[in-house]
Amino acid sequence: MIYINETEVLKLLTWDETFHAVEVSMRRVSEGRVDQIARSKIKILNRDKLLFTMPGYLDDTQYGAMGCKLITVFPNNSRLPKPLPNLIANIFYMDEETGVIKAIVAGTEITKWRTAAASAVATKHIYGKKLKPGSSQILAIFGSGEQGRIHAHCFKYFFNFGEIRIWNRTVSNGQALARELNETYKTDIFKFVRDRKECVDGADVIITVTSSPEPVVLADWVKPGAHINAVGASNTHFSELDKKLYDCSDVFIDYWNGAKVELKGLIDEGMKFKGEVGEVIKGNLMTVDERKITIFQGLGMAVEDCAMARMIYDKFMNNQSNQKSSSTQLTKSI
Ligand SMILES: NC(=O)C1=CN([C@@H]2O[C@H](COP(=O)(O)OP(=O)(O)OC[C@H]3O[C@@H](n4cnc5c(N)ncnc54)[C@H](OP(=O)(O)O)[C@@H]3O)[C@@H](O)[C@H]2O)C=CC1
Ligand SMILES: O=C(O)C1=NCCCC1
Repeated sequence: MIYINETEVLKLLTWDETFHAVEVSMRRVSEGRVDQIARSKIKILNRDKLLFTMPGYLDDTQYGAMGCKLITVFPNNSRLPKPLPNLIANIFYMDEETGVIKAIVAGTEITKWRTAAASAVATKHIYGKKLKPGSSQILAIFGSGEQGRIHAHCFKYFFNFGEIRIWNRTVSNGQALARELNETYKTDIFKFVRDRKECVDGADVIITVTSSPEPVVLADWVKPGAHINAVGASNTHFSELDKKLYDCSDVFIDYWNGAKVELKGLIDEGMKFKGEVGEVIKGNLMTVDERKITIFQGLGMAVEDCAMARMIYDKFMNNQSNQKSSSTQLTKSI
């Protein structure tokens, strides 16, 4: 059994491969080639510290894997004298024949990357036809934490927005992220917007990645035909958007098993989901009305983590064996 740490994982992550692994996972879900249940959650000391488990199995030649991700969310970690990520994850990657653990793959970066990639996959497949050439369109990101930052990088990589607005509850954090991104990309397209309505006004694509238990985006502010990736999870996975917004939109999910549990509140209120993103990828589902707002309610799936763990493991082992064979050749030539 090997441990692949965060530093090694980061060296091996690329946006194109992450996008592909997530896209394949979503498709396999809707082809019935996965087994996964809604994540389990326990509260530590009955407070806001959480431990989640996410077991899954994905049947696929390239990304097929059996695994289980363990995640802790400790909201105070970033404020410790020696700060730690609030969300820490590790993925147990197992042999399909024997159940033996082949590797534990550090999963904090993977969780960030695959979550942002899931939003990008959903945007491409649900909103792709409305993406315009050139850079006239506007992206609005709500939340400037880890997910806010990684979504900004991911959407800068895959799309061509002319303006990327950032709103955040703590103004200084939002301003700092906009500044950091402008410096990284030597641009001025990242703009911190203090007012939520102003941030949404005219935005073509919206991403919500906060832990807010109250809606941060309201239906009346959103332009017809816009696409929203709702990713943040406070106590529920649907608290960032107001009820009216759900009611007037086509809502897509990543997997029914998760939605039945984590979106139960919406289901109990009579909410009907359009279907899984995997069905859209397969070409079986689409939004017909151009002016309808679309929402991807991204819960995050164990099989995405399985696919990512398999990909990182394969790349890691491949690098190791290349290094070994080049050092053997060196020894022989000496
Ligand atoms: N769907 C999925 O697959 C995944 C979802 N998530 C969820 O995404 C969310 C963001 O995660 P991450 O970026 O890692 O977390 P961070 O702790 O890094 O950031 C949290 C963000 O939420 C904001 N926030 C917290 N409380 C509130 C509030 N009451 N009102 C408004 N904003 C608030 C913070 O703003 P401030 O700077 O003001 O504190 C900050 O922008 C979390 O809810 C997490 O559970 C995470 C991973 C995967
Ligand atoms: O999919 C994940 O991973 C997570 N989703 C919600 C919050 C914790 C991690």
